[in-house]
Amino acid sequence: MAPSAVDAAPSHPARPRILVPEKVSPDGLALLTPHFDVDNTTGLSADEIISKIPNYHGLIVRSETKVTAEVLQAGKKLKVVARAGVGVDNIDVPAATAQGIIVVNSPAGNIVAAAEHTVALLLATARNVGRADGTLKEGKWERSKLVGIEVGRKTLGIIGLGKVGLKVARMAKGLRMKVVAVDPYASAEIARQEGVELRPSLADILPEVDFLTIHTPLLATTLDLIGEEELKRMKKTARVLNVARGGVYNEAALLKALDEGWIAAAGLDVFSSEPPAPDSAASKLTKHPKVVATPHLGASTVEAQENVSLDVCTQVLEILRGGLPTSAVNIPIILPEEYRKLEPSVQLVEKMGRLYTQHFVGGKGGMIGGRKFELTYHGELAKMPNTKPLFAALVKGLVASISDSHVNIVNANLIAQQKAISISETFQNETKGLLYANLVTLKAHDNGDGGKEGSQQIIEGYTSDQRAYISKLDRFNANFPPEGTLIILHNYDQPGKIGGVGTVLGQHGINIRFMQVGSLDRGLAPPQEQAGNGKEGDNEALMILGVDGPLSGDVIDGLRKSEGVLDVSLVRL
Ligand SMILES: NC(=O)c1ccc[n+]([C@@H]2O[C@H](COP(=O)([O-])OP(=O)(O)OC[C@H]3O[C@@H](n4cnc5c(N)ncnc54)[C@H](O)[C@@H]3O)[C@@H](O)[C@H]2O)c1
Ligand SMILES: O=C(O)[C@H](O)COP(=O)(O)O
Repeated sequence: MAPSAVDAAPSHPARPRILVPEKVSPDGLALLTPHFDVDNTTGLSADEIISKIPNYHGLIVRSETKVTAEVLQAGKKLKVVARAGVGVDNIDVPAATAQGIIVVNSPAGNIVAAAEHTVALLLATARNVGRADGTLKEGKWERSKLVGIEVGRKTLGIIGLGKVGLKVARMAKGLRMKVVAVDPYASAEIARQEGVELRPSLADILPEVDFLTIHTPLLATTLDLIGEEELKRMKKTARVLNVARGGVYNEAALLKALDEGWIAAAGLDVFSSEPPAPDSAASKLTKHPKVVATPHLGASTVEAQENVSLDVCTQVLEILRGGLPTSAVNIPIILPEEYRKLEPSVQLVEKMGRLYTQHFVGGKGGMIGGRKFELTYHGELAKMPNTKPLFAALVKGLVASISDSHVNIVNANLIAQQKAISISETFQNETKGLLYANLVTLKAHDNGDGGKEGSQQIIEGYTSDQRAYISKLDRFNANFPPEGTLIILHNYDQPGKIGGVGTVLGQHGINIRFMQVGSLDRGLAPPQEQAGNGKEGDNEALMILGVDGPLSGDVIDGLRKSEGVLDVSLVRL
């Protein structure tokens, strides 16, 4: 147990206490020491943290301390857990929420550091810096074995054009690289401004790139994003980089690709377990001659550590004085006093956002960034004095399946701006002729190119008896609860379709909870003006299936191949 630079001020019984069991920059801690007893003791074991924590009101950590449910339960006085960085994978956030403990982080304090570290690995893999240094230290002078390549005029592929990805793109342009990117949710306009070619899919860029770097969060959809199949499609001279999270490249596949010469080299900062378990694929990668590896140093710069420390310590100060933080991971979208009235509609709007992203965007080459969303509240809902929670719920729903941003009422606007999502709200008090008392319409459209009107999509929903329902999806009337796993099929309205779909699902052991056919809303504008996916006609229908069971890509592929099926989406709400 090593006492560190910022030792606890002399304990004062009335002063709240904060435990900092990792190395956190003193700049932020200095904001706290005038008000609280700050105990920056590093090197504590898990048991030692559990025995100490009952006396503390705040806990500040980086990625090494595991803030488990046990730690949180022992922390009877804990009000806040702060993560001096972005990822909260080491914190049991649901357990904190259940105990009313606020978890805060610093979503942007270390993005420059992470981007610069990516460029450091890019150049290190290009010029064999790690191996050259190692052999020289062994007393060898091996110039001819260590000839590198230049990066100028080479192509860098970026997967995930978010905060870090965009910074890497700018730096790579400065190195005179051509930059192509894949991010189905990024703003095409921002990419264009940065001189980045946004491509529709991974398959488009893999054979072309000389370097590949990933900057997505680790989500169910990005786990093993790059496996054997993808690595085999790359150039034998290609180099891959990971400063995001271990697991986005399948580590066993990467090891094989390097061993068998499918690609030339890798620069890795993050691993699926840290430190890598002995004999694991991650551990073999760190020792591999074609790999330059660093022990999760992406955020480890003096400047980034100052930023994240100031960021979270400001929030800890605010929370312990009874205020609201700016980057809470688990602050509710809805405050207790509004809960009863707004909660069902908040749930509805969040589900509408999730449905939008997964049905209209996921895997279809669409974009969220740059789109304009219009939320219209009808009837009773239009009379609510505060619709901020509904606005926040839409942002949360739109980004939930693509980002680990934690949206709440305080940061919703900022996150919408960062993702180039524009949302306007319209209030229609008129109740006459309204089928449902709490109806919400979500319209999404872009400006199109060349001055033409762009595409538009509609989702409409309502609440009844505290439950949410979707009443319109694109050009189709429907009435289904947005819950669980849904398969949505766009098909020709012909006899026999239902049987065909049932056969495919039956073959895969998928249980159908409910099934509904949505019919064309003939009151809407003619199909050619609705610009959905370009396949519109007036003999089409939408089939919505609520399903249970393991759903693999094969099931969706099987359905896509069924006769008369125009499109299929898998939506998890
Ligand atoms: N190594 C380090 O020390 C370090 C430091 C900072 C951040 N990080 C990590 O870097 C990653 C990126 O951070 P950020 O702040 O830029 O996040 P961000 O949320 O700003 O950006 C993530 C981007 O990934 C995109 N995306 C999501 N799913 C995708 C998919 N399937 N295909 C393509 N794009 C997809 C999103 O649309 C978004 O634009 C995170 O995993 C973060 O934890 C690591
Ligand atoms: O999530 C993060 O902020 C980065 O991965 C950095 O983690 P660290 O604070 O442990 O360096």
